[in-house]
Amino acid sequence: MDLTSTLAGIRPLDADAMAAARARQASLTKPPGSLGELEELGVRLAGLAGQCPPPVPEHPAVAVFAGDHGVYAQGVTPWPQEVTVQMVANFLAGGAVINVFARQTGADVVVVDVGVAGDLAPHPALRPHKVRRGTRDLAVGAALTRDEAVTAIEIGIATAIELVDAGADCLLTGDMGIANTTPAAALVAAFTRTAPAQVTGRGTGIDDETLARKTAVVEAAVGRLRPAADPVDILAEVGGLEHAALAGFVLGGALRRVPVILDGVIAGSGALAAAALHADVAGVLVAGHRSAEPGGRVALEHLGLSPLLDLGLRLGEGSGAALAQPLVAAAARVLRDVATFDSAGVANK
Ligand SMILES: O=C(O)c1ccc[n+]([C@@H]2O[C@H](COP(=O)([O-])O)[C@@H](O)[C@H]2O)c1
Ligand SMILES: Cc1cc2nc[nH]c2cc1C
Repeated sequence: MDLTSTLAGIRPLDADAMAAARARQASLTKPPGSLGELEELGVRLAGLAGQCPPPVPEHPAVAVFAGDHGVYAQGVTPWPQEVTVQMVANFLAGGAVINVFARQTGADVVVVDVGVAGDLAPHPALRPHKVRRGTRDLAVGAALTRDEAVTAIEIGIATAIELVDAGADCLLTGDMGIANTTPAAALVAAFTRTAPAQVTGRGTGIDDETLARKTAVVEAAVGRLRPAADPVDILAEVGGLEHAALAGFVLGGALRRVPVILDGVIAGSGALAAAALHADVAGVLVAGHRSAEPGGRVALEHLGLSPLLDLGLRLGEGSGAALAQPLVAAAARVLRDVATFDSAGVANK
């Protein structure tokens, strides 16, 4: 499905189903509001599904979008670039943190190569969709052409649709890409109009000198953006292939009306692009956790999302989304399974 038709097909949350869910929350055997944010999450799940109670998501799927970055040349990360391709092999072999967390929650894991510099052998869980071998260096010019950015967005849309059509009822964002917290910071700065120094963080772990260099790179990149730049221009100029694909993945989830659980700052930056492309996207989003990366927090605030977990995670891969997924299922399960005051014979106040 192309980007234009996808945007044309996205609808707002169903207000009637949400009203029914709010009324049902009030009838369940618990003091009103006692399940905190899980209550409004359940209401949103009802709005998304267009029915109350909403279906309980039981078949989560994680898509790990992987890519490399020309800005690696600026010395913005301490890790060798080959770690991207090596970690993708680790995901496919089932040995990474995301595989362990996904097994715990019963989620499938697919890896989408949207721009890894190195070569990958075919594997049933690998979607080979290299747009190019890494982006151009965003410190000196546009990371991507507009066409490349749209191609990556459409890969993300197609991935979401493929997973949902194969039975997934909840989509989890994952990412892998050495240096990808630099474009993530630039995207967050651009979409939220926040100073780069406030959204640029230490990524996988950098010293003060490297952080200063990384911040200067983000400032230079964002400083090039024209006031008239649209969300695709912004993704192309200062973003990355996995960021653009994640934006598309969110749009595909919104089109298919399944919850999309965001992981950290890379997912947050892609979700900002998706929300800038379509106003009804925010309803589909669930913030799995608050990343330790400052841009992650700023992205969630801009999207009006409060994170389910706040564990100081800064791994990526989809790890925080996988940990949060059982909470999303619990929010739906409450609306389906908890007894009402009437049915249980409990006195209401
Ligand atoms: O998800 C996050 O918020 C997050 C925060 C810090 C680092 N990461 C991961 O670390 C890698 C990028 O870090 P860096 O320092 O190389 O830019 C990339 O593979 C991300 O998945 C992810
Ligand atoms: C080892 C390693 C694993 C990762 N997973 C996501 N980003 C990562 C970055 C590194 C360096």
